[in-house]
Amino acid sequence: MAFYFPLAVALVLIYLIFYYVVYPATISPLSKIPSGHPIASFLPIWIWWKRRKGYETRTIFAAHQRHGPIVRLAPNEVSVASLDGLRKIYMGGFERTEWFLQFRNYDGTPNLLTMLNAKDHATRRRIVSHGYSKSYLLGSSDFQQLSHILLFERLLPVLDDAARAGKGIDMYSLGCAAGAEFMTAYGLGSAFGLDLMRRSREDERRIYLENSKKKVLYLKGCERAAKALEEQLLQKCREAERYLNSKSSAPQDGKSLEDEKDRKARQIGSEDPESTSTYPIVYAQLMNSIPKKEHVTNPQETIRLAASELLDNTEAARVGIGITLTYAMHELSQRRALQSTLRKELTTAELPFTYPLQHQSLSTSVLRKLDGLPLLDAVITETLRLHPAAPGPLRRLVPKGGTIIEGYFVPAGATISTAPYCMHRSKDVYPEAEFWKPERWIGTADSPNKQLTTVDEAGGGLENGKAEHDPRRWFWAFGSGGRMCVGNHFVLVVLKLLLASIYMNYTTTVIDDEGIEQMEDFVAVPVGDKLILGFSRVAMG
Ligand code: HEM
Repeated sequence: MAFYFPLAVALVLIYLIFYYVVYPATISPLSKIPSGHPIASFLPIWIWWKRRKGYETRTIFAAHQRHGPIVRLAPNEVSVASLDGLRKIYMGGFERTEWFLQFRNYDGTPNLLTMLNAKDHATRRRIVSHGYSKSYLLGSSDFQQLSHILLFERLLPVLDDAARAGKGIDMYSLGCAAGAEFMTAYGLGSAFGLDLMRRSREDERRIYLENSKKKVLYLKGCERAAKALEEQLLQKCREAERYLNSKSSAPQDGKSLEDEKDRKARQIGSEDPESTSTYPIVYAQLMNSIPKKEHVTNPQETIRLAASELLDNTEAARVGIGITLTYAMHELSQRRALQSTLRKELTTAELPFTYPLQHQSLSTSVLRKLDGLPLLDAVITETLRLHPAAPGPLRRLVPKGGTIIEGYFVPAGATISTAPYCMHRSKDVYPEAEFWKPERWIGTADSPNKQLTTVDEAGGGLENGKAEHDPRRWFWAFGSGGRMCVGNHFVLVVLKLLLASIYMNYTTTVIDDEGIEQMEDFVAVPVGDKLILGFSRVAMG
């Protein structure tokens, strides 16, 4: 017996050495791929530690700079930064990894971001994407109406007060509030969306943003904060539900949502503010289609599924629009001449953004014109390139049969990813990549009406560019393929509305930008959680 024990220990040791050292370092197909760190071939602790310390993205980028477009991060994990990688991984339909399950809401209720199964995902994507398509958004009178309310009745009065009083504004918190308000007003109707930007809503804004921050950064009290946000949104869904039920002839399917004449006729003459609400576009779409397409029979379960989807969309809008607006305005605030050029572009196009504005004047043709302005588009594109809201690796699982990328075989079951940060910092594609230079995008579109950020509805924009180093092909702030950001058109049109209405009326300067550098989480918020800007009124000529 005493003889067998050491033998057993020796065998276990040999097995462990083989399994953890010899196999991953010399036999595994991944052993041919350059390692980001010597220990990465044996243990996942190197990248795990960097992740924990908040340096993951920069660490991966540095590894690519040392070793080229494909790098091993851990025994079973690989990072790729090349067009070949994007094509094979993201256009090839590789599934998301379980890492994404952390974004489920309501005790594990799924949403588009967390649906790992391809069939479920495709069904939900078809339900959601129509309302977020560019053509739907630009043509929607509901969107025009709510934009008018949010810009001219909520945001601009606050900026105007600050300009008159010579007080600074925290543009990061106001930008986050704007993102969340636009999203909930669009998704749930203007009467049922969040109300955070207006004068005298500072406390609600602070509480909402504190809860959001705790939830996203897993700070102390994050679970309670997450529950508060869930309950708040569920409540708003119930209000939207009552509104829909009160409209007996409410549209029954996605197409008839566009039939707004009927609805407008029903609203005329009513004194009730809720009856003049814009239509809850996304909520109605989800409630109409989930029972039919996903075979959910319990109405309460349907509301939970709709709420989970809308909560995820709202958080994405809050941080995505908040972060992008913050960095665009931070850069513009340091360039007065560029602000003037942007204002000239807006005035030359005769866009109705001068505050105060007496009548609702946003229309499809105004939105189309706005969408086609080259400098405004370049400012946003360059901000999304240098300061992407989600810069980190978008993890996928290599499917059965494995794949060959950059000449290396990557076996099934390995985790593989590309990070927008790495794509956007390629020096071959973007000279002086670490500098914010919107002019790099001017004149590179195929035609004046084709925006740089335009990606077709199937995420095929990447393939549109011709040259290998065409900057548009490497622009990857929204991902690509069947799982690319479904809200990308929404984000771009809202950012254009916000920047146009701000810079048409004000010049901005930096008052306090301490901690403006981005954190390295899945969403990269400013470290200091603020950006204080000064506003002064532009003299109208
Ligand atoms: C600047 C703002 C935003 C950025 C940079 C951004 C970025 C991204 C990225 C990179 C992905 C792809 C994730 C992956 O491939 O695994 C994604 C997915 C997604 N985004 Fe966004 N996003 C933004 C705003 C929004 C907004 C406002 C919405 C609201 C509709 C939204 C909804 C989604 C959804 C639902 C997905 C999952 C899509 C799917 O699985 O089919 N995002 N986003």
